[in-house]
Amino acid sequence: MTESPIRVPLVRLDKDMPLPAYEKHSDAGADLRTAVDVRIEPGERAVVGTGIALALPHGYVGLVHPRSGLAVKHGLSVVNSPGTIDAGYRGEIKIPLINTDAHHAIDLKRGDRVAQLLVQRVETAEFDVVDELPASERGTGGFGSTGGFASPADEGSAAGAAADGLAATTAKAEN
Ligand SMILES: O=c1ccn([C@H]2C[C@H](O)[C@@H](COP(=O)(O)OP(=O)(O)OP(=O)(O)O)O2)c(=O)[nH]1
Ligand SMILES: [Mg+2]
Repeated sequence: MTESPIRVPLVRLDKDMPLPAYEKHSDAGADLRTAVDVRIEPGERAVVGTGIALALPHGYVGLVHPRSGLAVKHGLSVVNSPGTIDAGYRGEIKIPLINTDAHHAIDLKRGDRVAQLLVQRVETAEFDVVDELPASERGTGGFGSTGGFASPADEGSAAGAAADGLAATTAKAEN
């Protein structure tokens, strides 16, 4: 990395837990560890503590992403991926995990690296109410409007009907 890292105050709520760390010099994410042993049954969720609290600088956000290896090998993911750690949050960082595997439980041990934290600059917006939005190439098209996705197994599904309805949405104020 060319820029020097930002300094982020960190409190060890659980003194024996290793600190979040970047495994390789230019990794985007610092791995987060579960502070507890937990078994997550197929399709079930578990919120695990990390034993750390941060004070991210104003203008930054922490994003809790899954780790791809655990996702591919075991189906472990983050329910709210990516989790949002607000700059003003001073509580313990917790990770809502989910076992997406249909058949096998996942056993996690205290100290296992279960997710990763990305620290990024973030903009905030002021929302200006207008009657009509400026025209754009995309317009109101979304949710597959450009094609390129597989047909639903069941063409008459509720999801398919909902997607069809999206084409009718408009960006004009109604009054
Ligand atoms: O994966 C996560 C997501 C959130 N948080 C903490 C930090 C974050 O700043 C706070 C609130 O998160 P979020 O805004 O996503 O949740 P909410 O449901 O909107 O709660 P709130 O009403 O407190 O904002 O919870 C975590 O520890 N881990
Ligand atoms: Mg919130």
